[in-house]
Amino acid sequence: MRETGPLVHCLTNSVVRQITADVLLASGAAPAMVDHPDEAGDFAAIASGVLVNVGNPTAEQVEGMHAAIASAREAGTPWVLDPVAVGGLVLRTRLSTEWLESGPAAIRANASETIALAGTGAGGRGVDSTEEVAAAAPAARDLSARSGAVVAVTGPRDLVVTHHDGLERATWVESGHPLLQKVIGTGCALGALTAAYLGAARAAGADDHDAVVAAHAHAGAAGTVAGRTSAGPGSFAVAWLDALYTLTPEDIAGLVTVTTE
Ligand SMILES: Nc1ncnc2c1ncn2[C@@H]1O[C@H](COP(=O)(O)OP(=O)(O)OP(=O)(O)O)[C@@H](O)[C@H]1O
Ligand SMILES: Cc1ncsc1CCO
Ligand SMILES: [Mg+2]
Repeated sequence: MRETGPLVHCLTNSVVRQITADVLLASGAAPAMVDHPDEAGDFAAIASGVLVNVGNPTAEQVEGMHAAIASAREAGTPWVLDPVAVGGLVLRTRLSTEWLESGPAAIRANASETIALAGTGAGGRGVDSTEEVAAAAPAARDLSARSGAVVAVTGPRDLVVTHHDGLERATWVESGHPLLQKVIGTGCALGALTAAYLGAARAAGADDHDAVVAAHAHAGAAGTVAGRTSAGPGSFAVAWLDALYTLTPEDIAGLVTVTTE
């Protein structure tokens, strides 16, 4: 990923743009936020990966999302859906459900969002999950089968599921720190990092499922390291960025427990 330096087009919510751009830069990718409907299609066509995060959509941004998705699809560019707070809110639930038909390469969500997007639950509490990751495994399988995407469910342990076209893989990624939930946008930034890893993996002929696992391992390992030195959410956020920047692939492998089912 660092060798490729993928250009990541982010259409994301107003709360997390800064941390998302910082996480991409620290990890070796190049961020660009391009929301305008007259620009988003053109930019998605030249990006290595695209993130569509519905966390706080404006009417204009939604038009940009439609343009970016259509263009990414046409160019064969991997795009990632982050269905923030889907379930409780009608517009984003309808959009995210429709976009399952538009070939997302990955869906990254917490457990409540995953269950709600699959249509088997009501969603979490605002942007936070109220469900266990393991409880979202059937929903993740169903979403992968319906959309063709790799589905990643985050929480204390992350679950990455591919279940389509004769492929069946479920990978657990264990790492991180509870303070990741006390800094806003760690999950949203991970969605962008997932798009970065997918772009790099496609360029190298590597597998999408492995790319999604790698993104979650990188973010989680950096969380583990940051948790050792920080006094609270503020210093944790800074230490997380530093660790995203400094950890080597070997460091990451040593900090994360990956198990397959
Ligand atoms: N208790 C925990 N222990 C370790 N890591 C955790 C814990 N909870 C979440 N994480 C990690 O935090 C990151 C964000 O996951 P989370 O499920 O909180 O996303 P999210 O709810 O979409 O976040 P946000 O919407 O605030 O961006 C992931 O890397 C996940 O593995
Ligand atoms: C707090 C918040 N509100 C809308 S999006 C967002 C960022 C976390 O998903
Ligand atoms: Mg989220």
